Amino acid sequence: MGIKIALAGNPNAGKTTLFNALTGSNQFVGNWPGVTVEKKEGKLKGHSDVTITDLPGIYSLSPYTLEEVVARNYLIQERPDAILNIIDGTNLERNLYLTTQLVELGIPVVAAINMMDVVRKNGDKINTEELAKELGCQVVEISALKGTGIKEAAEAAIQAAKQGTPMIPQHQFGGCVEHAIAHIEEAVLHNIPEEQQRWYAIKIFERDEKVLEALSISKSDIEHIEQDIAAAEKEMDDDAESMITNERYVYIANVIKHCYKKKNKGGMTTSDKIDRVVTNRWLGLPIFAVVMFLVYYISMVTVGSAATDWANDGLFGDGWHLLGIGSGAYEEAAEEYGDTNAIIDGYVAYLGEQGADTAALEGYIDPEADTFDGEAAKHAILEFEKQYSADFSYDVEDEETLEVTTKTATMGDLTTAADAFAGGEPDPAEYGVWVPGIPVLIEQGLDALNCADWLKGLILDGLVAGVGAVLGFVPQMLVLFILLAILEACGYMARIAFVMDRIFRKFGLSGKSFIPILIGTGCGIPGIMASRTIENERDRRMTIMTTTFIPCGAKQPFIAMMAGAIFGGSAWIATGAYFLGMAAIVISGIILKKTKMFAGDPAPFVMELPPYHMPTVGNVLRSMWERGWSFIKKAGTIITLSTIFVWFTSFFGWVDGSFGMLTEDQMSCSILAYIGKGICWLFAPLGWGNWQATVAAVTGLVAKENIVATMGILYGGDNGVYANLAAAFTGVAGMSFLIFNLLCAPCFAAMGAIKREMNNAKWFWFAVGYECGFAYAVSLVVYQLGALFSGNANILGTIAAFALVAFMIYMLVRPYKESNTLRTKVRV
Ligand SMILES: Nc1nc2c(ncn2[C@@H]2O[C@H](COP(=O)(O)OP(=O)(O)OP(=O)(O)O)[C@@H](O)[C@H]2O)c(=O)[nH]1
Ligand SMILES: [Mg+2]
Repeated sequence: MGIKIALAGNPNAGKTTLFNALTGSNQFVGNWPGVTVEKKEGKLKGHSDVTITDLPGIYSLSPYTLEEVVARNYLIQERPDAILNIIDGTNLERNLYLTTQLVELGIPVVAAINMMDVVRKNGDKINTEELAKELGCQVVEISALKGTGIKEAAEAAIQAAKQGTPMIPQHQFGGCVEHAIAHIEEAVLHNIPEEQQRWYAIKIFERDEKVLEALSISKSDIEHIEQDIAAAEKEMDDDAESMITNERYVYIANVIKHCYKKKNKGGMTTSDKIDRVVTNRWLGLPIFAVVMFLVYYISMVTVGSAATDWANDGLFGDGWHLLGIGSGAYEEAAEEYGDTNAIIDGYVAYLGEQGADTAALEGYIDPEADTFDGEAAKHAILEFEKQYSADFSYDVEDEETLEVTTKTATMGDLTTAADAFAGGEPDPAEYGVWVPGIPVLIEQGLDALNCADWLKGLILDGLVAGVGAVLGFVPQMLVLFILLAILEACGYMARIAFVMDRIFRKFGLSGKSFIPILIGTGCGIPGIMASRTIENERDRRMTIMTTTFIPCGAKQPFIAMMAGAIFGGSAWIATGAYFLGMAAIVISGIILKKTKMFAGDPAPFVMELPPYHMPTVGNVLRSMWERGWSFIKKAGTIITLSTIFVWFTSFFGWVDGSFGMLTEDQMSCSILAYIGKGICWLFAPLGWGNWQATVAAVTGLVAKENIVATMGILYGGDNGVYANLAAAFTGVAGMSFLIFNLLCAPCFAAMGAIKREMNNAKWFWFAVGYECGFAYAVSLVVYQLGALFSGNANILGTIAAFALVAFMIYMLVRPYKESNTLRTKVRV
């Protein structure tokens, strides 16, 4: 039998930091209370028989929120062999409140005073020997962050577990309380082990419903006990629960007086000073807006997008110059050569109009043809020039926007072009060290192996195109994750929740709903899980339902793609997506709060603001890596499978009654097309009732990154994805498609998280239905009204759009009666 040690303590005391240090795990650490919401197990390094469990932070053993229930249930039901109680040394008084309860559980406890580095820096003194005597358990000093004393703490816990002698609580309550507790033990607890009796008795005294339920005490016994409790209450003129709480605090105050010396009493700390500005009533929000703008500007527009361009065009494109050396010169040359081609093409077209026979020349200039020959082309052009010499027009396509502009060329231009063409296409390898892109390498490899066409198609058009499109966004994501991790680690995130609380409260939401939303910008799943810190069950459900409206990391690639293909790469699209997500959350909040299901005032905001501190490189990198890795892992598993599926179903189908592999222009006969055509009518009112878009949206339910991967396959082809997309979507239809995919139900994994957190099938379906319905309604309104203004109105659609707008306005402004009549349970 191995030894089980639980890490218990207040939120933000450093349990997970210690857990990571002791077990070598990579659990998420952040500077705000309530980071860990689920228990995590790991083996102590060097001791394969010792299991350490990291628990969510708790303030007491009377749970109010879900993550507190997780912690308490673990302690009282699984009964670890020892508890390592992590105490934040800068906040002794509040932390010891939990300690007084832990020592009553009848499990050996070792108290580890954490954050000793800060305590020492502040010049405060803790007398651990005296503290150990007062508490009746061993006390050690540690710094989980710096790694000092942690081995000793773990050893002490192992020793305590091996000896197995339960604690003898040093603290005694007042006479009448002890009297009642003794009675309770005798009356109903004699058949549970002796060392556990005291804790249960105190809980019964406090009338803890869950404990009473768990012990299934008979009615007559409860009545009997109730007499004792009532007598004590009468004597002290207070209710039982408050009596226990008060006595604990009186006791702790006494302990602190003996064991703790603070250097600076009162006075403002640096954190307080920063907070006066950052959480200021007027400045708080603008500062937040600027910070978030910077985060997205750096990750999406500058650093991140440069890296993503490299990944998309270089690593997963044709190739790249090592260290970027030679890139500029090569690009200039390549562009010139591109113009050369355009001019020659234009001339050939002109010759055709003039009735000249250009067959031979076309053979010389077609790079695919065997007759391709730059010199011969030049000669032919010079020959033609003698006969056909007039200015002619030619088309150039912008590489980024694919916009086509028509220009005019003179004979001089043509001669220069012919010369350049004879010189041949610039070779990137001549300008620097050229590293070919992955698809190029793979293609070469497959050609060398004489690979079958279908397999080559699967690998290049399916796997590499799909997965590469997603992986290309990894650099951008990593930059975003680093910046978010820094904000989390330094403590600013906790302030944002505080600032947002003032605003959210006006709409009937709690600022605590904002933390899940913030986390949701990385990934919806931890966002949904973070809702566990919300006490009020209705607010919690509402937060779960609306958190995924905010664009998560996986939606970024698709947003970037639509912005690039249809909206000229405007940075407003990505920023707008966040505003839209926030607006959807606030509007849903107002609407839902007015229904019976969600009515009630939001719980008061009780999150404490932890002191700021410098983020450590390790923590920031760990958090970036954790999130980035899950992005990459998804690309490696579920997205690979989906792209294989999409590739197969889109490149195979029935042409003229026989089943087989299709060419690119036969894709509308594919299996996927049949499926898409079956359901695409559903989306016709939203402006994109074609099978390709429908299929992309559906594969987005598997993983949002799939939208890009699927579009990459379905809209691939001659002109490139962006041009094909631009041709397939009008501006409003593109907008409507974007909005629908932003707001509709999240990916399967996140839906799974919703299901787990709702813990109820009815609520799960309600959440998914609401999200999809809301997305459908907003997209419909946007598309139909857009069509109306651009003069393509559809009568039925317009009526439906106006009806929906009217309904939403009604839901937003209708009076809010229930708030005074329904009570909610709040933590005091
Ligand atoms: N200065 C200092 N900071 C620490 C120490 N230990 C942890 N921290 C910081 O305290 C913050 C909270 O750490 P976590 O390990 O997430 O705390 P937790 O107890 O797991 O918190 P919950 O999961 O919310 O209950 C992080 O920002 C840590 O970097 C320490 O010994 N010294
Ligand atoms: Mg934690």
